[in-house]
Amino acid sequence: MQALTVQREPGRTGLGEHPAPGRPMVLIEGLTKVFRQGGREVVALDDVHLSVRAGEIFGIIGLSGAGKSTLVRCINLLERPDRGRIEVDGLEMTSLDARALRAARRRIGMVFQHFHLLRSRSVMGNVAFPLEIAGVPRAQIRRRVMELLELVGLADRADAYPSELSGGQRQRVGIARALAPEPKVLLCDEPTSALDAETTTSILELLRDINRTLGITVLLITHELPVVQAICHRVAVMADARVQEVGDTASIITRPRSQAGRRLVGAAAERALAALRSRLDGAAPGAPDTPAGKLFRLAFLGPAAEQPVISRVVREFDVMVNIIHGSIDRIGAVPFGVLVVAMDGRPEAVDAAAQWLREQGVEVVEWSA
Ligand SMILES: Nc1ncnc2c1ncn2[C@@H]1O[C@H](COP(=O)(O)OP(=O)(O)OP(=O)(O)O)[C@@H](O)[C@H]1O
Repeated sequence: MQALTVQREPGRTGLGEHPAPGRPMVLIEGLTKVFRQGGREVVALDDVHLSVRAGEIFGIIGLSGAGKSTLVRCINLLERPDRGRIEVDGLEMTSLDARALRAARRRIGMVFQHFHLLRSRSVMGNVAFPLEIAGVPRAQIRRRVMELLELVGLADRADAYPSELSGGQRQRVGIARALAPEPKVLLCDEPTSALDAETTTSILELLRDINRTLGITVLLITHELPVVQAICHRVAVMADARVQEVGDTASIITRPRSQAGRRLVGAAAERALAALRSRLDGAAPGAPDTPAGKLFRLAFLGPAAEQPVISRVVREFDVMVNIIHGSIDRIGAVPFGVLVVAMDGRPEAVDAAAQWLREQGVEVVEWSA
């Protein structure tokens, strides 16, 4: 039996701060992209629909090959879709001529996994680069760059070169450069995948602060659930070139509806259950390591996660509760937990306990072993 692991991380965003549903900043309808390579066709995007609201941090999560990068590259037309519409801040991207497209792209900042900094330019030179291209006067560029370096905490490294910086500092330069043309939306493609855990936290905090203080919409793609959990207000799960489900982060993590969502969220719980199932299949009835009773998946969100509901069930319902797998964590400031438990006792007592748990705000789903 696996022990209950309790991880608590203070200082994350509160879900209560979710921006009010606003107009769409990025609207994607029926987006399809097929790559043709040596007579072979790869469908990277298959009729994708998505609406990212102005002012939110929106995550797209999926395993490698799901189509996430292609989707992001289609938004600023680095990749031309075969079909579909893309609107950014009310502008239909595919209808723009070359000049209008260049202007529209300035409203869309890009942050990359591997930073993509110019090695021959200093920190200041890298952040200044998009402003130079846009023909902004020199004095203005200097002022703006220093403001941005202040914002990302690198004002004292303006003259350093990328090779002299840590990964986290390089990503800060990448973020400052993306912000230089005052974009409306920041597209972040796996912005923390090349960073260690501690640096990841500080970069995510920076993105969250930028979202809050500048009101910039952030669209972030990742294959890591903790990244979504740390800062995203809403999330889309992608698999097999399609959006499988969209919802706020808390609902996706506690009640994933799609198979891909369940795979991503419940990987650990699923593994524990699979091991349990095979043990049950192979075990003789009543074998010593076979948990007796009915199996349930319990999802707690909010106050229920912090109350000792399991011990109350044991005390008040004359049932045994065996925790097979579980964790309690946080989404923003809100605690949540997912447990797989076996409840043993008289059938009426087990049913009553399950019902009582539901009344406490716990989502209770019966699992068949
Ligand atoms: N330029 C290309 N030519 C051919 N196939 C491509 C090209 N770009 C992407 N693909 C294919 O399209 C599919 C989706 O790729 P994409 O990079 O968008 O997925 P992803 O979810 O971002 O995965 P990863 O995190 O590994 O980049 C994959 O099967 C990939 O091999």
